[in-house]
Amino acid sequence: MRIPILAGNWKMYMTPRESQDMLAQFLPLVEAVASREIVLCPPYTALSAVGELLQGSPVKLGAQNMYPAQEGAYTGEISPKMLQALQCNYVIIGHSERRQYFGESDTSVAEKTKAALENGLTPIVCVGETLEQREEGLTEPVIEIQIRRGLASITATQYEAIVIAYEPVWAIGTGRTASPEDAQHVCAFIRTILASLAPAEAQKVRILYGGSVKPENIKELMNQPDIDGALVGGASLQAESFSRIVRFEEQ
Ligand SMILES: O=C[C@H](O)COP(=O)(O)O
Repeated sequence: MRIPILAGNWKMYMTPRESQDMLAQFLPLVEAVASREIVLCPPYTALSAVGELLQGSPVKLGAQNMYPAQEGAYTGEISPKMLQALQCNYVIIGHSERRQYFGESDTSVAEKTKAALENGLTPIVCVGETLEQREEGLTEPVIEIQIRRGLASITATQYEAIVIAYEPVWAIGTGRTASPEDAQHVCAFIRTILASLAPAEAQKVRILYGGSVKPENIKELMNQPDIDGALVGGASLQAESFSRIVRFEEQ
């Protein structure tokens, strides 16, 4: 049985003060919700404030990125050790915006995934095709390469501790969601690749969908057999919409 994960990626939004206001509304709305993991990934500058407010709540803390070394002369970077010190449980790795704007590659995804696991952080490894790739019929080969290369650094037994997020680039922030059937198709495909890499672990890996997830589409997405949760951008910034996504059965 895979426990669903509803994760909010706040991207480059939310000051510490804005985070506090959001959480003051959000936490009471989700405190009674059971049988799922709720994760918030604020920007680095709000991690500390959000982490303090989450203490004693069922909501877990995640980061949006990290550097794959414990410490060193890497100006502007944040290490897994620093995230651990803030009680982070999760870290997003290889988000398409990092690949698109900051030159991240499958090689850096592999390094970061390994470093996250070695430091007790659960990596949420993001994969997804662009619109051009989808239209050329390249979705499956693109995803397969991203998975095989991005997970090349981990052992079969470590698969149980990772989370994959399938985020078609064309669906991110566009209001254009993949249909539940399309999302399920790709998530099931991802699971077959995982099964070829780690046969004993593939059924345990949580696979999330991300890309314009909203209260209106979450229930149908969650009804798909290989979709184990969502990585939510815009709709995680408001307490009302993200709490409805977390309470997906009621929508
Ligand atoms: O990490 C989250 C995804 O990029 C989805 O963002 P979105 O829900 O704003 O489309």
